Amino acid sequence: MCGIVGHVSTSPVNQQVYDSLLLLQHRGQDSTGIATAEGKFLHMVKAKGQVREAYRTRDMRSLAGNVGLGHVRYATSGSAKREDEVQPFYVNAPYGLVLVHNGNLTNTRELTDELFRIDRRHLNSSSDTEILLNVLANALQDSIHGSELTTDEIFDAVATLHNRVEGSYAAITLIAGYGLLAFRDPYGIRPLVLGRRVDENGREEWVVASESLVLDSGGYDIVRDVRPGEAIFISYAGEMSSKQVVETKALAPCSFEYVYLARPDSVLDGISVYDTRLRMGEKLARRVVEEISLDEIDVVMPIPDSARPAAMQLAQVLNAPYREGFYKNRYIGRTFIMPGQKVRKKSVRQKLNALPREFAGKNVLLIDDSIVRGTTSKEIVEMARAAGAKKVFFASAAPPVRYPHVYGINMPTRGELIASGRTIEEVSSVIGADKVIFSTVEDLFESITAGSDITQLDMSCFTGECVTGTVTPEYLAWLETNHTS
Ligand SMILES: O=P(O)(O)OC[C@H]1O[C@H](OP(=O)(O)OP(=O)(O)O)[C@H](O)[C@@H]1O
Ligand SMILES: NC(=O)CC[C@H](N)C(=O)O
Ligand SMILES: [Mg+2]
Repeated sequence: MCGIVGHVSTSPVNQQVYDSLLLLQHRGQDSTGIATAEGKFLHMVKAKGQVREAYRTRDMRSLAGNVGLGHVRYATSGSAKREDEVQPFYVNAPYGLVLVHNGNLTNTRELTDELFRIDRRHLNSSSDTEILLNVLANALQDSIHGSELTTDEIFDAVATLHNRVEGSYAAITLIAGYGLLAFRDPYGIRPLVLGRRVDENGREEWVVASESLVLDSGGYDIVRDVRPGEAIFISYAGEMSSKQVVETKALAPCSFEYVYLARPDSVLDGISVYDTRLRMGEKLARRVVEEISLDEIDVVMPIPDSARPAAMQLAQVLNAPYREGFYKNRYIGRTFIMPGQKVRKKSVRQKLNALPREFAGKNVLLIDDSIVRGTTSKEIVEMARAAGAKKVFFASAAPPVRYPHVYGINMPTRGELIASGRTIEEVSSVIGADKVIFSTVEDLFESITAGSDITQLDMSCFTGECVTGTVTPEYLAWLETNHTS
């Protein structure tokens, strides 16, 4: 996952994009970039690191114009370290295009070959986003017939792109001199929501963003989630048009957004992330009572931050005391999306510290939203014991992550997943807990979809079944040996 946002405003947009990116920081910490359009000119600033450190006053001044987009990156293709893979990507023809992308393409090898051999396009990085932009540029070039670009031609180009590209992509593009284009893959795997507000003169302003909290904060009304296979074009003048450019194959949003990636105050595809996490806690409570006698649990504790809603609800259902035994250093980011295992491991210790008063002589039930590589849980169990805990039980509100995720979460190798090839008892012994309890795939599915029309989710990292149906064992094997980030 990455965070993407696009604004079409009636006033300079630079600060608005910056503010939106700050709100999306939890989706990517590797690098960030902003591009704006001013007439026929595009301005762009990109930097490694987080939003607050990345932009100087002179950068912000250079980002002139009322239309703009931005990105925070969590690398899934190529490498988090490489400067030339920082988004947005730019191509100068047709017209001048910049693009930001959240997701991960799964046919990059074929597209790289075709783009070079057939379309004669040069790719200068290992980023799948550069591929996506070149496929779009090529399609747009082919769809233009007259001297002025029309909305139909733009929509035709997106349809061509959908037919060529496989994997997950929510994307936003600036077309110099024309406007802002947004589209979502035909399975709707990664989120994208459209918002609208009116300025003091009654003129419309638009935003498209990965998460609805951006709309809340900017005072926009939610128009709707961009539909799978739909394209939306907003002109510089603020005229919005949309078209279902290819058939929706399914609406199968990524379940991991609800488990961990998205902020709890966001609503994705009509489903509240916070409510989902409460339901996950409620269902996990039922699993816990099947495994542990309630007399054995002195206290329930969340692993900050993402586990808090689930842990609160679980404690309430069990009628057990809820305490915060780990103090969090607010200046350390999210550890799971940091690049490299060494940094992740060190950061867990820097981020969380145990308060001995809450642990001494107690049997503690620790709750996390998920156990993926086991980096957090292993350190945390050790810290709880060092702080004097008698027994340490560990429950995960998500089922075991046993399979790679190819749609925008950087866990492509099975070997790094603690639950892959291990029984629950083995996981428990690796992380050093007295008992580990996992939620189930059914519980997670019901927690997310309760009360919604959604009937399908991408749950590939829990089940091994990829919704697009194009992910082959050969591709997964290639990914295992070739991923670098
Ligand atoms: O098993 P692991 O590989 O350690 O991954 C899972 C952990 O990583 C995430 O926390 P993170 O610190 O990234 O963010 P948070 O503060 O939002 O919980 C997640 O909430 C789990 O705690
Ligand atoms: N997490 C994402 O959405 C990543 C986008 C893109 N694949 C990149 O690596 O930059
Ligand atoms: Mg966490």
